[in-house]
Amino acid sequence: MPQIARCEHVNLWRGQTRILDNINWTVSLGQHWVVLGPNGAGKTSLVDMLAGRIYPSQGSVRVLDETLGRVEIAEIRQRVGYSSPVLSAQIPGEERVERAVLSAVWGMTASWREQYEDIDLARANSLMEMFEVSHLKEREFYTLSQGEKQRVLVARALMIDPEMLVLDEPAAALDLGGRELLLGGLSELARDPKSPVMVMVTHHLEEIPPGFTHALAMKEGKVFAAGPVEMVLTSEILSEMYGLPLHVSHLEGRFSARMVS
Ligand SMILES: Nc1ncnc2c1ncn2[C@@H]1O[C@H](COP(=O)(O)OP(=O)(O)OP(=O)(O)O)[C@@H](O)[C@H]1O
Repeated sequence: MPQIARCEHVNLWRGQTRILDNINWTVSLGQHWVVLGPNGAGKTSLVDMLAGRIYPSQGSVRVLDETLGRVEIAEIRQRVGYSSPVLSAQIPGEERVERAVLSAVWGMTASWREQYEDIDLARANSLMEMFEVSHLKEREFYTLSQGEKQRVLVARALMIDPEMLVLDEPAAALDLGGRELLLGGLSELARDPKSPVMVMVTHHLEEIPPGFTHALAMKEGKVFAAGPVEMVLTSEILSEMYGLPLHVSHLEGRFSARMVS
């Protein structure tokens, strides 16, 4: 299976603190990964590397046959769709939703008199439809609810027709309806063999879209477990990782977890 991303002996230091500790991880074509683990485990730092946002301090990160540090970062960013809370904050509040989606074509968070082709407009519209935000396209971004913003950001991340899609906590702070709408769109993508490989950070098993194939569990900057979802998202592994007696259920493609006494 062709490799889409590969981390080898990756360490990340910030000052005296080791944030990522000897990470080895391979993402292959046809896989969709969920990344989970306790707060501060290093999930965002790791996926930010895949999206070409930060570099490792040591080790090698290969993304789409390029090695971080040996390629123009813009080249990676043109091929990897990315959505995160940080990116959400960078979209100017007064930007209209349709323009916010379109601006990804130019690798910018704000539009500036740039022209778009009909093909870009058509793609933006079909993605907004897929994530059920078409009716909001004339609205200013700041007027959207959190759930609407998250769905716009995922549509935006897909605008560049990426080869890999990196989503950092796309379902955070969503209500039940917003979460289910988002998961519906992501699950549709996961089932489509033409879709990009997806890597999604989440805290909640309930937020894993059906169709995600693999899980990376992280703790204290290290890989705690990695592999097919049904091998990693088990009561035993998650109880050990979180230090709590957890019971994990898997029903009709959806996972959930609860504490048992
Ligand atoms: N620039 C930085 N300087 C110092 N420490 C940092 C920096 N960036 C991240 N950290 C620390 O690195 C650790 C990992 O952060 P990261 O955001 O990658 O974790 P996470 O698993 O995504 O956490 P969360 O689940 O809380 O979002 C945290 O302890 C964080 O405080």
